[in-house]
Amino acid sequence: MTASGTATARVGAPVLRLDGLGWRVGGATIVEGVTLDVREGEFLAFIGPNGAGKTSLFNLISGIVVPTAGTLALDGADLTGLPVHTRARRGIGRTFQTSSLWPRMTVAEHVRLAAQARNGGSHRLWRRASPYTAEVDGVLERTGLGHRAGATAAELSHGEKRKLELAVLLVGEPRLMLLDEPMAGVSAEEVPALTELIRTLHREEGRTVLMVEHHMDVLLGLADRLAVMHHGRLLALDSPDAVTADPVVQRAYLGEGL
Ligand SMILES: Nc1ncnc2c1ncn2[C@@H]1O[C@H](COP(=O)(O)OP(=O)(O)OP(=O)(O)O)[C@@H](O)[C@H]1O
Repeated sequence: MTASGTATARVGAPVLRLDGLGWRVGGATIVEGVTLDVREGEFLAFIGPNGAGKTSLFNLISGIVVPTAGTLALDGADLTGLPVHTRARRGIGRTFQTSSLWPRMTVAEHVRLAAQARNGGSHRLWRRASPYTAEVDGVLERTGLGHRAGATAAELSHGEKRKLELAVLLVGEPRLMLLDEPMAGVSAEEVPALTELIRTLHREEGRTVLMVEHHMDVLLGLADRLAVMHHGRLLALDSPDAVTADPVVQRAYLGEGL
């Protein structure tokens, strides 16, 4: 058991602290006793077999579901009972396994709407000149979507859709980025560019990232630490090398391949 592991070269102040976090629903225990700290600028990846509770843990962190046990805090301030929108305002940004885009809206419009909404402005899209034009251009540049500004979401490839979801997230300048299986549905040819974008956001912009991902080859060289979930519990939390060599983790994955 290495759940108390502290290995990482990239340590800063704790941003997020989970303490005994649990979630029971309909008599079933989905998440149980998860305790961990996420450090400023850290990249923490969650792996584990299907149904291990990874998305449920993200739901608990982002506020989609309320924990039935334990607490969580962002920058030392308790978040446990706060709703999704308050957590988002405090800096918890999230993408989902399935796409959350509007098919007929353009790439630039998605980002502009996010900027308007962040500033408490109208959720109706302004067609005339917008004070957000420079910001929209900047975010699209950072995410490699500048040349697709006028394309509708329906016209994008899966990889471009994922990039747009990241662009929308970046508008809020989140303290913490929760990425739930960003490679899901993305073609093999597009995985390297998307991986590189996430790496840049982490390494060059210093963003704190939590990511659920099934593909170990994507995570190796990206994650500072791996958290292994199994039956709703944290089975191991350590450097990628230590986790992949851990016999307890290997046994949990028997038959599934790590
Ligand atoms: N609202 C709910 N009510 C009852 N059971 C739920 C609910 N949400 C999730 N579960 C169950 O909790 C377990 C964990 O699901 P979760 O989606 O968190 O796992 P996961 O590790 O993200 O899986 P995957 O890798 O397949 O996405 C599953 O058995 C799922 O069926």
